[in-house]
Amino acid sequence: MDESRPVTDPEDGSVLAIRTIAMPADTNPSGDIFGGWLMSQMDLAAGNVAGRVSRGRAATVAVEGMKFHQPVKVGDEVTIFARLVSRGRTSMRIAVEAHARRRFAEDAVVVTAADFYFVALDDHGSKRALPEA
Ligand SMILES: CC(=O)SCCNC(=O)CCNC(=O)[C@H](O)C(C)(C)COP(=O)(O)OP(=O)(O)OC[C@H]1O[C@@H](n2cnc3c(N)ncnc32)[C@H](O)[C@@H]1OP(=O)(O)O
Repeated sequence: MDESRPVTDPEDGSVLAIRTIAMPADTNPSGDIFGGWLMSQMDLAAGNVAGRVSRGRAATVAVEGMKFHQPVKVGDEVTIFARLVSRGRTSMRIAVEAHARRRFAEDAVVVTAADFYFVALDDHGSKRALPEA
């Protein structure tokens, strides 16, 4: 049996980097999911792509255009897609989208999107050139 499965969508090059359930521990005192929790999931997802593209250590250098279109609720199934948009000498621009499927629904909605910029780092934390694609 062939155990290997492609992880990158051949249509748009995106990766389903994270799928998780929003839990009560991720809420603020009002019972709503923290934007910061969702941002950290998106950062992790972008970091997943950055690690693969840079084939090593990489760090977030900037986030652009973060917009929260819809709230995330406790029990939502949150799926984070990340896609390499462009690469510079040391940096990568990675588009990230967070989708939420409500607990008892079938369809998911886009809740948040942003562009994350990562820089490839060497062992000393200094920027390094990206390897050849
Ligand atoms: C505080 C935290 O813990 S945040 C989370 C983790 N992130 C970090 O710790 C990163 C902290 N930052 C750093 O260590 C440094 O800023 C570094 C190593 C990432 C970059 O070092 P610098 O010498 O400032 O890099 P420099 O200004 O030359 O930019 C490096 C690349 O990033 C790109 N870049 C820098 N700032 C931005 C920005 N605001 N938006 C988009 N790209 C940017 C540059 O265009 C350049 O790309 P290129 O090499 O592909 O042309």
